[in-house]
Amino acid sequence: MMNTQPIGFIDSGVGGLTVFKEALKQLPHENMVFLGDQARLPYGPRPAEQVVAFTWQMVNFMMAQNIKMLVIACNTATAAALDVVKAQLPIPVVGVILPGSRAALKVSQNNHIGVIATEGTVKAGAYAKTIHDKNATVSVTSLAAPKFVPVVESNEYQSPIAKRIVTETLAPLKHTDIDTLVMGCTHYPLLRPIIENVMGPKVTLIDPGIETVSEVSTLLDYFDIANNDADFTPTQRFFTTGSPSMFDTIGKQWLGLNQLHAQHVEIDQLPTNYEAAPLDTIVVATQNAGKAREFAAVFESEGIKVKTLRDFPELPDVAETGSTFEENARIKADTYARALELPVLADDSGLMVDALGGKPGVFSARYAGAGHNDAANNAKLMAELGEVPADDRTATFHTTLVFAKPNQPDQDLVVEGDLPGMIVGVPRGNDGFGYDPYFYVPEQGKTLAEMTTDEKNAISHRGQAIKALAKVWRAWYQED
Ligand SMILES: O=P(O)(O)OP(=O)(O)OP(=O)(O)OC[C@H]1O[C@@H](n2cnc3c(O)ncnc32)[C@H](O)[C@@H]1O
Ligand SMILES: [Mg+2]
Repeated sequence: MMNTQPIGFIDSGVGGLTVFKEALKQLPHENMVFLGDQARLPYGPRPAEQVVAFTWQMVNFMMAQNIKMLVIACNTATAAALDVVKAQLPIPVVGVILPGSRAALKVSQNNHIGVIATEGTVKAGAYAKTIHDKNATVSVTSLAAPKFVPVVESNEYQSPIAKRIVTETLAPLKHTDIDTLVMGCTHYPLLRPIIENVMGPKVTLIDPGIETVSEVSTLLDYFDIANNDADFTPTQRFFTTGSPSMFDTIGKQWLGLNQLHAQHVEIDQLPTNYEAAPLDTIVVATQNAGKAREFAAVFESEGIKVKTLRDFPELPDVAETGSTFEENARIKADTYARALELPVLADDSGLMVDALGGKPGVFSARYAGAGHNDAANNAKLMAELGEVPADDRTATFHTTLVFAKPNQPDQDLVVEGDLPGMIVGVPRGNDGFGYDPYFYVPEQGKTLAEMTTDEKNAISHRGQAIKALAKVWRAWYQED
């Protein structure tokens, strides 16, 4: 069989070359393409959702190279994205975590395995889970080594600095009785001599890359897509989203090649044929727990997880400086979509009371001024309405939703919803949030705070806006 389609390797940077090197050895007749996302490295500290989005961009690039198999030569990306990528690609996809776990289980004598990896991989518990799936009695000690990737990428991996960082980082493992240590990040094998030195001869190091390539080899045979022409001289092509010169230096050194010329690619300008769609998580740009519950009730019934700004504590607050609901929702959605590089849905909403000339409007959250909260806002509302008779206390709750894609602010999707009602003088009910206890809906004979979340969502301004959104967002999400 002669199949000259290349095998694709993707990584956050040069680390994946440790897997690639093994592939050169085990698969000497295969064409291969490598892509390192050096412009956005390291992946380790990033939220998993973002790693998934970046991985999809690399996957799309690789699919455009007509690859026959994809190797996710990055542990962080494997932990975050292997399952979703596998589920949607028409070709075999191999990650590094399962092979690495298998190798460690084979080697360990005392059933105590250590794992060093990035923060993302450790946080996902990826190795511990995979190892325990195979053997629940093994104990696994995981340690994040966030400083290793930068040391490798800056080509300092043989320097005294590297020695110091490795010694310091691994100190906690020296007090354990692990007999096996998984290098759970493809960058780490470049530090192997130092790691070996620090851990001593009683600890066997596992390089998941070796086992990963064995799996690739098995799958090539299984699917009958290997290139078995022994006379064939294959080519290797290298791409980076960062600077090719740094890539070339490390690449030549590590792979032992005289010639290596990586090409630069602008990853977020590439077409996306294999989108992350169907989207399974939405980030709602809100700090408001009441809003979050209402969004969750609607989207989770469709099988879509809702995350909020509370899941991303590292993000700064944005000031709602707009003078309309739409402006404010756009500010929130666009800013966070840019920061997270994920699709983000923002809600700006408020109460407009006719007798108050439409106030508090866009100032609903901050109506009572500095240090505002629901109670203070409601007290101010009562004070402002003063003697206004019950019949004249008509009001409208309004919501504008803006859905934003990263880096495409001109494509924002905007929908709205309104709910008319009356402001009562005495609060009723304990559910909902904000002005709900004072907002009476005549048709239901209840205030919003007397309704369950489902009852409120069925009629509310936000519920209506979400219904309008539900009809159009999937199509919007899939267009480029
Ligand atoms: O900006 P985020 O973080 O989303 O949260 P927020 O509470 O500041 O939200 P807005 O800027 O949109 O302000 C909306 C305010 O209007 C009020 N509000 C909006 N929707 C409401 C609802 O369904 N029930 C009661 N009050 C509501 C409530 O006081 C909110 O704080
Ligand atoms: Mg706000």
